[in-house]
Amino acid sequence: MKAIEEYVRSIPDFPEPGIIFRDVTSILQDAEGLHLAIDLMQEKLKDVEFDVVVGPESRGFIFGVPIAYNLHKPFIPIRKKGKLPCETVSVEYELEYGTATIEMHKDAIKPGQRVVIIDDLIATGGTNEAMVKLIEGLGGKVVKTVFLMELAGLNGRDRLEGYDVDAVITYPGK
Ligand SMILES: O=P(O)(O)OC[C@H]1O[C@H](OP(=O)(O)OP(=O)(O)O)[C@H](O)[C@@H]1O
Ligand SMILES: Nc1ncnc2[nH]cnc12
Repeated sequence: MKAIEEYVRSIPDFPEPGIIFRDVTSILQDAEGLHLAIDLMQEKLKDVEFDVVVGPESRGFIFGVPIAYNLHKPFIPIRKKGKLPCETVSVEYELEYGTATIEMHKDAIKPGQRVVIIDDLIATGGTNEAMVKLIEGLGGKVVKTVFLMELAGLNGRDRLEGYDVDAVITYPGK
């Protein structure tokens, strides 16, 4: 059996010079790779009590939905600005260059609900920090975040101090 790391394709200088892009499509296009990724992420939740899974557009959807489905929990999408049709809460956050805005439906999370965040990768941690703001703004409690990959050299965890953050694969650099 191949290790999960072997399914990740790494592309130097994409989308810009100096970035090593950790591609999940090479995992998804292999049936064994897809199973392994979902199983290993789900394993991180085996002792966690929670009510809902939240995942960000778009790669958070890919991994969040099967985990929510397997564990019989609802899935709440966080989307990029302007995509959700009902009343939303939104937060602007910093990208490596410029800013972005993400949104969630206002009625998606009820006060007191225990939330697990699922995403493919943590780089600077900006996306995760923004998601935590949205969830907590609605009264939810973020009990754990599970990533498939962590770029430890970017110190994204520093922005998530006090939160339970876990990753299946840790790359030491950026
Ligand atoms: O830790 P950060 O520095 O915030 O970066 C990590 C985020 O960036 C990527 O998503 P992206 O916004 O590129 O959107 P995509 O999933 O639609 O490609 C990735 O899927 C994470 O959500
Ligand atoms: N190095 C990287 N590879 C894949 N997705 C990313 N999102 C932010 N940084 C990334």
